[in-house]
Amino acid sequence: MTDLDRFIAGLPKAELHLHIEGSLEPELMFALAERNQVTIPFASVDEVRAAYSFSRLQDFLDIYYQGAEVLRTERDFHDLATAYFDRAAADGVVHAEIMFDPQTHTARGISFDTVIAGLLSGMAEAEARHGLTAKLILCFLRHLDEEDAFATLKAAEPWLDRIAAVGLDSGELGNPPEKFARVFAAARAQGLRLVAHAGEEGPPDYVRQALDLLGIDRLDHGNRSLEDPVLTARLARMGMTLTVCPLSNLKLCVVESMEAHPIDRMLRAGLRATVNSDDPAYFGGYIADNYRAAAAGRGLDRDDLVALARNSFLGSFLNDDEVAGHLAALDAYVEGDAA
Ligand SMILES: Nc1ncnc2[nH]cnc12
Ligand SMILES: [Zn+2]
Repeated sequence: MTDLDRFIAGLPKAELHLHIEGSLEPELMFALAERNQVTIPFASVDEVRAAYSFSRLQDFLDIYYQGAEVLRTERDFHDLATAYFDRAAADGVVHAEIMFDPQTHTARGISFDTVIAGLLSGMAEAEARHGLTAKLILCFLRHLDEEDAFATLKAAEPWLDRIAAVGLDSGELGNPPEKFARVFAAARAQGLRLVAHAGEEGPPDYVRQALDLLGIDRLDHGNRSLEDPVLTARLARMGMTLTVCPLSNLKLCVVESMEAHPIDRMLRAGLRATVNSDDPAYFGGYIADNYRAAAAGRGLDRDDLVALARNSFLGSFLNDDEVAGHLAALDAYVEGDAA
């Protein structure tokens, strides 16, 4: 392990873009398939990993929704969550805002309550075990219609005090943010914060729609915003947080190589960029791997890495006192490391 690797692993950070279903490692997939007597179309863990080769977002989504079929019981969601939190804590994550896709499960007859109860008990265990705090982001699947999203928001009603935000994920092209303007307004009226995937594969106009028609508080990915200098300047001016996912971008061919990743261009443009893992079981790395890959590919220095970690707290949905506490701990870590 190099000095920089060690520095990255110990750097206190928040993870703001993580799909819990995307943290399902092949080993756990097999264990849950066996526990629940579900057949999966793979003979071995190696065969599963070999199938993880994607040339665009939809290739990944097809296999990701298939993988989620092994998740059946509250205990499954609990085990999925604790496996992620254990791994994240080892990477210096002290706070995580995790997304879940209820429609992937309710469409298979698994109740919303089963899913969220398992995730919440996993979150409680992570806090007890690691002191790692977490919040939940309920994502609507954008390939489905707005009516289905409204039904999901309705199912969430008894749990609204345990949900920080709603988000928008799944296939972006052909499913613009405008399709979900009313359900986002309803979520806002119920006191939820708003995030959306935009500008991952979709054009800058989808990012503009996410700002103007959804009123998002945070932008997931946002890479293609850089194609539009006026939009880039607007995002910088408004202090919008971008939850960028370097290894995801590489695996889904959003960038040609890590050497071509725009993470440093984002920072230089004044954007509040953060680094996250998206779907770590599918994209070959957890959050520290993403920091390391971005640092190696783009020659990021310690100041850049600290800026990214700082942005992760500033862009979180923690309150001001909590953010200040995390920033003080981050400063202490950097000073201690320099000493
Ligand atoms: N990177 C991604 N983009 C859109 N939807 C997703 N669901 C899980 N990961 C996703
Ligand atoms: Zn994502």
